[in-house]
Amino acid sequence: MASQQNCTEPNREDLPLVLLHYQPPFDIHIFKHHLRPYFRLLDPSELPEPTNPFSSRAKSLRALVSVGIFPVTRETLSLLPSLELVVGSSAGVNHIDLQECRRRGIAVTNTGPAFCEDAADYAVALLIDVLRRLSACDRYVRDGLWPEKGDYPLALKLGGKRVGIVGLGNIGSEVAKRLLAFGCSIAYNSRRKKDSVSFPYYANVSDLATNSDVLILCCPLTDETRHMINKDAMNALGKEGVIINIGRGALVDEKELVQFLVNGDIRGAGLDVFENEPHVPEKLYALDNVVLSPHRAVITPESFEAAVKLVLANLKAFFSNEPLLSPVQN
Ligand SMILES: O=CC(=O)O
Repeated sequence: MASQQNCTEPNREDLPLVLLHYQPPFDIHIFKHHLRPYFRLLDPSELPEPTNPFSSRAKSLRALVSVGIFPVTRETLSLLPSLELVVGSSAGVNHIDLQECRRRGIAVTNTGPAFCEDAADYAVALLIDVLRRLSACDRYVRDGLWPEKGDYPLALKLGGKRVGIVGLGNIGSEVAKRLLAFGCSIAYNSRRKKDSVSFPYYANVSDLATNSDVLILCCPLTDETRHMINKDAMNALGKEGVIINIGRGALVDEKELVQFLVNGDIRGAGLDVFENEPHVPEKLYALDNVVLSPHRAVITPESFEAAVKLVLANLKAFFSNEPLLSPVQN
């Protein structure tokens, strides 16, 4: 019986070798659980060499899984001369040196498709919270202010708002779908105009802001998009404008944003991401027109499981010479 099983089970030495790149103590057991049947996993934290954890097998390694957002730097990549694929486990891949990957012809994948529905739900939740003041109302009741101060001031309606989506990829498209159902109108900014949608397109984000009540940031952080929401864009959005950020903190010039919010030069913001996480500008704590969230937009247990399966599917496709499922246009 035992020898029969040995005949059908693959010899582990024949399985492709895959490097898991992450920062301990990040818990990667779910990745190991899903990938181990198909790959030999190289986990640097289990290797004895302290200086160059990849050294012995690095020369032949063709694929790396970037778990979490631990940086995949040029230095890391330089230790892996045969690398052809970096599989990201997150939607955003700004922690990976994309320029170096492009230069070396290394393909990169992300898990945007697995996370897009949860991220879009969260963007809508933040927007409703900012407009209708849900969290502020909650604080009002808990702090016992209702009997003392009377009715809470009326807040704003979602339906009818002109929403400008910055980045109409997997996540932005799901946001658009949801907000159309709420009766909002949609316009967008992205690297290129998309033939597949009829929403108004603005090549310049300040022009989008001028024509929007709300900006929702869903685009990747790159050299081009860093601080794209600057003073000009916020002035263009105007005093009644709202910013929702579920992308990356550095899409916005955070210092300027804080000033605009403190001075009442925009109406409010819903922020899941910050420039220097987990640190949040303290001035924001005192503002009732801001909803703060600790970078939780994309993840639910369900989407996390889907993301791990997408990581596996990308690896399997690569080692079978089939098209990658979620390549990043790099
Ligand atoms: O922010 C989370 C992600 O990029 O997956």
